Amino acid sequence: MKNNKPKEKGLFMFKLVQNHKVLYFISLILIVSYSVVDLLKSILMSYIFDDHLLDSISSLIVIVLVFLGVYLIVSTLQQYVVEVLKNKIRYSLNQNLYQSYASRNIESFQKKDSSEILNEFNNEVNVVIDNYVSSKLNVFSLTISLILGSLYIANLSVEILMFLLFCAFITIFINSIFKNRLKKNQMNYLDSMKQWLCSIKNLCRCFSDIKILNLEKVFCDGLDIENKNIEQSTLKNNGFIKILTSINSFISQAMFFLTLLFGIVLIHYNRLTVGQLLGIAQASNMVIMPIVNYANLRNMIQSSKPVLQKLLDNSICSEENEPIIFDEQIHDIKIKHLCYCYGVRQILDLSNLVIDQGKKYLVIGKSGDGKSTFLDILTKQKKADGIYVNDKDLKDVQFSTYADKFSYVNQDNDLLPFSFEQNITLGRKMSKYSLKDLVTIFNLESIFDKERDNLDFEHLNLSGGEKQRICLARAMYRNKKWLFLDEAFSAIDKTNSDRIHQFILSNPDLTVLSIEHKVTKETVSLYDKVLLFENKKIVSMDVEEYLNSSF
Ligand SMILES: Nc1ncnc2c1ncn2[C@@H]1O[C@H](COP(=O)(O)OP(=O)(O)OP(=O)(O)O)[C@@H](O)[C@H]1O
Repeated sequence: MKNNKPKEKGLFMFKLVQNHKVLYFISLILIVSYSVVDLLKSILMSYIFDDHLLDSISSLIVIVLVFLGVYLIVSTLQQYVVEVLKNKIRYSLNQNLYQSYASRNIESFQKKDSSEILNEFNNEVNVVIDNYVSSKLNVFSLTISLILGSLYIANLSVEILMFLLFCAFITIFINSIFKNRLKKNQMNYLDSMKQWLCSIKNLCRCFSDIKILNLEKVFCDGLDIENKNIEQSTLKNNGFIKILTSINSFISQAMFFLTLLFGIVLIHYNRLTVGQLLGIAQASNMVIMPIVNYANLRNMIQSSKPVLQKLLDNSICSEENEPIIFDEQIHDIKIKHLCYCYGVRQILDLSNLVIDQGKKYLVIGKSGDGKSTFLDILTKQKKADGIYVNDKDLKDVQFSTYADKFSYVNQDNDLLPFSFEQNITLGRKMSKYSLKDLVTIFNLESIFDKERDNLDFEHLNLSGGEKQRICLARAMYRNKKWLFLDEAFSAIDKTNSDRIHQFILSNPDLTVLSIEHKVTKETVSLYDKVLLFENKKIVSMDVEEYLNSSF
């Protein structure tokens, strides 16, 4: 069953701070306090001039010093707490993202391009913090300033307040015209960044082929085009925001001077005192700045919303509904009817095949016949209908508990970013096999002696065969009853391969399904059954039958 949860929209800020409610609340209180202190400055100004405090310099100095002290404390606290909040949100966003990725099934994860994931962690989270969270908090702070400033000015001169609000309306209107353009520019910028990262990833992945095939210029030309796209889209995005910002700040300057002129006219008609005009001029910043900045901040918020929506969508766990916890050993796997397609191309069309516990199956067939796909389906890395494990529909079986009952090794298994020892034991102390024995059987002594405690083990240039032997040793150390091998011997020399085959296949409790291409008569004879892939079907035969017909 697909998780058809509808996309949640809106209330983004609430979702972002839901794990940090207390800190968010404290930040809001400090923001309000800061605005109150700012308003005190206007009141102080008008008080100083109208109540002739200028005559008493000592009280003036005391009042100003007290004010500055309070201002310093509140403003520092506010800045610091808001910064802490932003960092907590960044941490939670990253945490939600990687936890949601880790909970995905293998198939859905593989569909995602790694550069897209890197881009999410690197650029998109920053866009959300810098453009969305900061702007939202600023909007709140400016709203409080606007309310307090407006109340103060309304108390002294309703006309000036009306004038300021009228200018505000015009500014917001001008900015809202460009709303969609801003969203589009932001998405274009992120797209071009994603493509560039993707090309750099390809450059790293194919570097030796690029050098050998003399393709450096082709790749650099491609990167140049993408680099140019980034340059242009960044300029379009940031440049456009900067132009709007500067128009808005021009409007704010004009409003300040118009307010002063308006106030002087009112003084002329005895409707205002000088002190009150100074108070209004000071407080007008509390009205003008929010209005102008509100337009700028709204631009930033609008432009970052699509990114935030995408990040939140990706943070929603997309795990399938798998109700059956699989806490028993695998007795058998029945393929009742398996029909598997990639797009419109059918790869497998099998029926009535049973894989029994304890038997050893050699899986062979022409390249591209679907053997790996078959193993991926049995190990639930790919989803398909018609497979039953202990008569339970494999589709409904929980992946993690099922995966705990088998080991799987493929030819491309890379080493984990752990030390040599941990790569085999995965930190488990107990196993049927001792680490020392496995090191001997899998001929890993030279690596073991040299690199036992090296935590940068993954960076060693081990050969393909050495890596495969370590992965096979890990599979045996895990001591599971079922072992799925997908060309797990492909890079191992004959002597090592024969010895390891002998060791694995002589274990009577172990069920083995092993895909192999180059296999000798001696090795084949260690198996019980051969599963031969032909024309989307599997022919199952006894090993003697296969040996008689093929060797
Ligand atoms: N994710 C995919 N999307 C589309 N086609 C795929 C995908 N994975 C594999 N195929 C195709 O399905 C076919 C079967 O692939 P599969 O890897 O299962 O074959 P195989 O028998 O294991 O081959 P080989 O012996 O060469 O490893 C191949 O033609 C392959 O190109």
